[in-house]
Formats: sequence, structure tokens, C-alpha cells
Amino acid sequence: MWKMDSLFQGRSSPYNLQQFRHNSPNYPPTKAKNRGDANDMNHVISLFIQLATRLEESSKYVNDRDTLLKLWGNDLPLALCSSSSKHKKNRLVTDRKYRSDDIHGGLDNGQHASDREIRRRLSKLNKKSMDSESDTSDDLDRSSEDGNSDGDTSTSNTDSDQEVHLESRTRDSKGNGYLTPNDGLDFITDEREWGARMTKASLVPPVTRKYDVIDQYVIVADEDDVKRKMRVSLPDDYAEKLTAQKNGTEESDMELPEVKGYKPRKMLEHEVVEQEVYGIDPYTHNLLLDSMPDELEWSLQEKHVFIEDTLLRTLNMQVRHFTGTGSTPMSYPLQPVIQEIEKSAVEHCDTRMISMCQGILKAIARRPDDKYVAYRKGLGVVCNKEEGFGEDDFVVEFLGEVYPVWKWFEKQDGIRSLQKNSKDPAPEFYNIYLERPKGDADGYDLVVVDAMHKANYASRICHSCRPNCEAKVTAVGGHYQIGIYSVRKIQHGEEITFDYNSVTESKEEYEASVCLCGSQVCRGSYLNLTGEGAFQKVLKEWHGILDCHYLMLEACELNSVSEEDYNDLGRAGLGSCLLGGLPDWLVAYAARLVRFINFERTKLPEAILKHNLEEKRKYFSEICLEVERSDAEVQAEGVYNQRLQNLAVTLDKVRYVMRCIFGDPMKAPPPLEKLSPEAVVSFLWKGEDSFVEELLQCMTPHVAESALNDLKSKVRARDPLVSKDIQKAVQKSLLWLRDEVRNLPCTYKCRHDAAADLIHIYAYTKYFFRVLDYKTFTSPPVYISPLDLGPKCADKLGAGLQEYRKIYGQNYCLGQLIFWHNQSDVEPDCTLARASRGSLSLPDISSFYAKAHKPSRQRVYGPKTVRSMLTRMEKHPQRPWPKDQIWSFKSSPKFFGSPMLDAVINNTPLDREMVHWLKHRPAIFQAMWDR
Ligand SMILES: C[S@@+](CC[C@H](N)C(=O)[O-])C[C@H]1O[C@@H](n2cnc3c(N)ncnc32)[C@H](O)[C@@H]1O
Repeated sequence: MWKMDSLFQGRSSPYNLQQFRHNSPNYPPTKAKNRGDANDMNHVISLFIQLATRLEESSKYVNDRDTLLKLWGNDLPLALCSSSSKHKKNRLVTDRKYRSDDIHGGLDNGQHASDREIRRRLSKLNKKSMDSESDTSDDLDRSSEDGNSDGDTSTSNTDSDQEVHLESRTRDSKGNGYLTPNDGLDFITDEREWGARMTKASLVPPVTRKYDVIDQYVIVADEDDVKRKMRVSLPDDYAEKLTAQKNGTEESDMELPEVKGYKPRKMLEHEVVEQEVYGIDPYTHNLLLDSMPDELEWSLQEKHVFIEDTLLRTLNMQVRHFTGTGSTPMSYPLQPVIQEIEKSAVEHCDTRMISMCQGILKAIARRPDDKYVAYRKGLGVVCNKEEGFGEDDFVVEFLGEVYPVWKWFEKQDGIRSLQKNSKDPAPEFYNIYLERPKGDADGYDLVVVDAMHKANYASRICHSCRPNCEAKVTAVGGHYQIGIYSVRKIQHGEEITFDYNSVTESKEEYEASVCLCGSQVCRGSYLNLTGEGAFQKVLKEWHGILDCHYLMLEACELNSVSEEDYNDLGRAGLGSCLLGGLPDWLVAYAARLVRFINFERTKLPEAILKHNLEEKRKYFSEICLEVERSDAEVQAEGVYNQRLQNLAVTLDKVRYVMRCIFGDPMKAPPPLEKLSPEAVVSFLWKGEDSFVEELLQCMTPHVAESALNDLKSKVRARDPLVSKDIQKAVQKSLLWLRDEVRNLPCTYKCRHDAAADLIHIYAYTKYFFRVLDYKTFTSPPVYISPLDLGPKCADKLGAGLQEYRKIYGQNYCLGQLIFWHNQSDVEPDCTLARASRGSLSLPDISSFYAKAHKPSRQRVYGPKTVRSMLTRMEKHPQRPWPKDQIWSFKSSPKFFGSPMLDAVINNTPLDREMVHWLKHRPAIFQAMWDR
């Protein structure tokens, strides 16, 4: 079974990668290879989790014990019950893991259910921001259109006290509340975890957006190019490959195009309706479970079905009339919904259902502090066909405006620059990546489909963590499209949903996106948080700024693509679609990145496993290593796919900029060039703006004229160019100069001692490079509408279209290529300059000299500063040097090179001789503040 690679992309996902935390151990979603369908196991795991979490105060022990034992009897497959007894001391989750080992193919869903539970626990503990806003949304009950409150349909009391109460009980509780059937119940503590809950902050009224209905894709820019990317190219041996994959005999797991015949979409109004939809948060799901009378002997699964199916369907029938009225409450009470279910049960003489409804209604009356409400999701799509839809039925294409990737990101930059305050609630997002399968003959590539302005009803389909449909890229009539297909039977009145599989790098956005799917396996947010933690570990350790430059330098120097490069690119699914028309140095660089991605893929499972184990050990006493290992493997595969996606996005952005500057991207020269020995002399010793020339100028106000003239003539006499071995001569001259400078008297305004240290470091730098600036250019305008901006900004900026022109700096391409794994940076060139400080581009010699006339800050350069510099050089060579110390740096350096880069290029440790001298040379000056 293949996962769809198209992801809804959270609005803020392209931004500020570094500032967000990752705490979603199960993300990114991935192809689950060799993992069987495990609905039974899923059910069992859910059962365990629900049982464990349902146990309430000690006064309810007896009741719960009865229920528990009953449920054990009712719901658990016999084999599971018996095997569990072997592990008496294990708590439930551990127990479950032993058992899941016993059931082949049962790992996946079970493990995911457990992870979800862990994630809930972790996120609960981490959820400070939600806690602080724990007053809930009832006072927000109002029309989303006009802001008027709607007293008829909303309850008014706030339950913030109750929520705080529950939170604190969860924190106070000890133990994890899991048990085996043979364990005594004495240790049970109240570990009730009721999951994510709607808060005031999360209750951003969904804007009901009007959209132009389209019946085919509308291409926004680069029409021919986008069409090419959407064109299917089947491999010659497609049929054989497909059969081999189906039979499991195919070695490669390369995703092949899924060819489908044309089918008409379900007709709006007749077969489906677009209407206001409501849903419940995980907390309310559990509140309802808790309100169901125990004595009715409903199995837990029946209870879930009641909530997910009967209740949600009736709810959405009941709220349908709000559609288009412009007066839609943000929350809707569940009481009338239960009453309607009861009424229907009476008509059908369904006594079991009647008792259940009556039981819940009693609980609602008995527990006035608990809030039994559903919340608004905005528009959704509901099955309107009496006989429902079958399994694997085509519902609709996901249509929208198709953007080439560069244009999409340009627009996002514009939106962000207009939004200014990134903390504003993100507007709903409607964009989805259409990714070519890697097994297409022309390989992987992607475009972005945005369904905010021009769309069909597919864009209004809501997310569910247990969806009845999936969105997948299919090949229909020779073109790729995103199709929504049912994954199980869908009943009349049931809401159509798919799993957005959407990622965000913003914790705020993640937490604000409380999921209202109401399913028993709800993850709590309809977004997944990604971009940090274990997923970044290997990248940070093995792919720092120096490593990236090394790869780029090599590619630029060779400026040709080897057979091995083509092979590695091809094996990763990258072919002519993505790489065609790019200059050789860039294809060679892409191949090097693919090799890093492959390398990371081998390292990631271990890093993820370690991280997950550390997290889980905080909550569970025993963990099944095998299951954890398998899960880490799946997650690593997800990161791998995400990296390739990022590489493709980067290449598209860079291709566009090169096209704009050079007319043809092929003509773009390599952005880096190694300096010849002669050029090094000119850069360091002789040129007008050379390093030494700058030094002499900086010294002018501080050194007596005669001494300076003497130094200048000696410098001229030591021209390294006259030597046969220029490189050696440069070093010799620099070391001579170092000692001359050290002999000059220091003051707090002129730190010759520090200058000498820097000269020393230059002397031990072997390779210097020049950055070849491309031209700066300003893009043609992109237009941003109030809808793009979200309600808050739209109010501020007015109703008209806003124009945005992106300015691409001289080093944009280099910056983006070095930070290829990050799409969140509007100005990667500026980031590159900041990140290069010290590690890649050495400080300015002017750092150590005050300009004569101006009063100047003290230049601190004592043993502590030197130690910290050495620590950077030796232990964190790829990190920038601190800002608040003596060193200053050029804002966009044209030349760079450092002993740390040399070490990476040569794959050797930092030059020992250089370090030794810095550590042991005697101090020649110490100001008071240096200490
Ligand atoms: C692609 S739109 C779906 C259509 C949207 N409801 C509308 O009215 O236009 C995605 C937005 O719908 C809402 N939504 C979709 N699924 C949801 C869910 N499971 N829980 C809460 N809100 C959901 C969120 O506001 C989300 O940003």
C-alpha cells in the first residue's frame, strides 16, 4: 500500500524552522513498508488505552473493575488474554507490545495507537500555552460572520475551572495507569488523559470563503513547464514492474504511477453536499464515553461507533440548516443531537439505543460543569447518496490553481511580509503538493495546488485522523491529478474526510489546530509538528555549513556530472523532469546532496530510536525495543522523503532565479571559485583591498608614521609572488607579519595582539574561495488577496489586492543551495552570511582597531576570549562565532576560507601547529577588562 506523497502544507510551514520544537515522535508520515493491515490490533490497543485512561477516582474502582473485567471478557481475543498473563508485572502498553509481537503484521496500527497516546501525554505536559488559555470557548459562541452571539445554540458557562482541575490531577498522578488482567487494581491512580481540547485561542472562527468553481486545473505561471510536470511518463517496463511490486518480487520500492481510468466526480447537491459541519475534540469524545452508563453492557467499540458514526452523522444533519445563513455558532450543544437519536430509536423500537441516549442525557443533566458541545469546522462535504458510496470509489479531483513551486514560495514570502506578526492565527490553508511518483520514467518533481480561490468542493473536505477517503496522486488520461477516493464504505449523511497528512513547523499553529474529527484515534491536531529534534540530529552533526560548502566547492570545481552522479540521482527517483536544463555544477551538487540524504537515511533510525526511547522511558516502565526499532525505521523513511522534497523545492527556486538573471539556467556559472595562488596573494597581500592593505590602514591612527612606513616597505619586500612555491611563501610572509605586529605596542584601542592571532589563522588557511555574485533582481509582482492573509490581517490591510515583489539578493542562489533543507528562510543569503561568521569567513582585521577620532568601546581580548575562540574552532567548527565579542565580519564576504574548512576538505583534524601556537604563545598585552 502506497502512501500519497501530497501533503497539505500548513501556512507557516515555510517559516522559521529553527524556532519551533518537535514533539511529534510519529511524524513525518511515511510509506509503511511490510506492515500489514491490523484493524483488530488497533481495536485492541485502543481498547487498552481507553480502559487505562477511563479509570477514575478511587471511589469508582469497583465499578471500573467490573467494567474492565467485562471488557476483557468481551473484547479481547482469547490468545491475547492468555499471552498477557505471562507478563504479570507489565503495565498495559508493554503488555500490548509483547502481544503485538505475537501477531504477525499487527504492529503498525497498534504501535501508532500507542504513540498517539504517548504523544497526547507528552503534548499535555508540554502544553503550557494551552493551559494558560484554558478558559474555553463558550463565550466565543458567536456568528462567524458578524460576531453576534447566538444564545439559542450555545451554552454560556465557561469550564475553565474544570479544565484546570483535570490538568492538575493528571500532573499529580503517579504511575502510568496501565495494568494486566491479573494485576490487582490497588495501584490504579487517576491517570485520565482526555486528550486535546478546544481552547479559546484555537477557536478561530473558520472563514467561509467563497471560491470560483472550476472543473479543471488552472495554471498560474510557467504554463508549459507546469504542464510538463503534470504529464505522466510511464517507464517502458511499467507492467512488469507493477506486477513485480504486487507480487513482492520487486527489489526497489520506488513508487510507480497509479494509473486510473477516467471517472466522473460525484455530483454536488445530488451525491454530495457542501454544508456547515461540526465535530468534537478528543476531550469531548472521552467525556461522552465517560457519560455512558456502565450497566448497559455496550462494548467499547460499540461506544466508539455510537460517537463516531451515529452522533456525528446526526449532528451534521442537525446543523445543515446553518449553511449559507451567515449566522453560524462556533459551538453547538450535543443535547439536542442525543435527543434526536433517542427519538429515532423510539421510532425503530431500539431499546438498547434508547437506554444509551437516556443515560447520556442524564449525565448531561447531572454534570452541568461538563461541556457537551461540538465545535464548528466551517464548510465540509457530506455524502448525500441514499445508498452511500462503495469502497475505492472515486469521489472527486482536488482541483485548484497550480503554482510552480518557486511562485508558491514567493507568494508565501509576500503573505508573511504583509502579516508581519507571525503569531497571528494562521488562515486556513488549502494548498496541497502534487508530487510526481518517483517511479515515473522522468522522475520525481512537484507543483503546488492551491484551492483557496479557485476550486471545487474537494477543497472543503475536512481532515480526519480515521478518514473514510484518501487523497492520492493518480495518472488519469496521461496527466497526474490528485484524486479523492473512498477507503471504506461511506453511508448517507456521513462526512467525507481524508487525512491531511499535513505538516507544520510552528508549534503555535500545531497547538491551535485542535482536531475535531471525533475519532477514537484522533491525534489531537489536524497538523503534524515536524522539523526538529531527532529528525534534525544527523543533519546538524554531519551536514553543517562547512560540509555543505565542501560539497558545493567540489561540484563547482568539477563542473561536470559523473556516471555515478546520474546513477545516484536516478536511484533516488530524480530524473529529467527535475534536473533537465540545469547546469552541470548544479546537477553534480544535487547528486552530492542525494548521497548525503542516503547517508542520513542509514543513520536516522538509530538517532530517532534513541530519542523516542528517551521520551518514552519517562512514561513507560517497559518498552519493546523491536517495535520501537521498526517505528524509527518508518519515521526515518519519512524524513528521507521529506529531504528529497526539499531538494526538489530548492532546485525549482534556484532554477527560476537563474532563469531570470541569465535567461537560461544552463548559463549560470558556478557560484564558487577556488582562488589560484596568485589570486590568494592579491587577496591577502598585494591587492588594493587586500587583507594586509586593510591592516596597514587600520593601524594608521595608532602607529607612529615612521614605524608604519618601515613596516610598509618591509611588506613590499616580502612579496610572495616572487617565490616558486607561492602558497608556502604566503604562509611564510604572513607568519613574519604576525611577529612584526606582535612587536608593536598595544593599547585598548589597538589590539595588535589580537590582529597577530588573526594573521596567524590566515597563515594556516590553505584554501580560499571567491563567491561569484549573481545580479540582484526584483521579481514581477505577486498579488495577495485579503483571503490569503487571514481575518486579522485582512481587516488591517483592507479589501484590495496587495502587491508584493520579492527582492532576490546577489547570493540568494548560493544561500538557498547551502540551506537546501530549509524552505522557511526568505533571505537565505543573509542567513548564510550570518552563519559563516568565523567558521567559514574569518573576522575583519578592522575588528581590533578603533577608528581614531571616535570614542570607542573597549576591545576585550583576554585569555577567555582566546579560549572561547579555540573551543569554537576545535569543538564546534561549523558554528558561527559569537556576535557580542571583539570580532566583526563583512556583511557579504566575497572571499572565504578558514582552517576549519580546510580540515573538512582534507578530512583531517584542525591543524595542530596552528592550535598549538595559539594556545602557547605568550600574552603581550592584557587590559584590565580582559580578565
Ligand atoms: C481545507 S479547509 C477545509 C474547508 C473549511 N472547513 C472551509 O470552511 O473552507 C481546512 C480548514 O478546515 C478546518 N478543518 C478541517 N478539518 C478539521 C478538523 N478535523 N478539525 C478542525 N477543523 C478542521 C480548519 O479550519 C482547516 O484550516
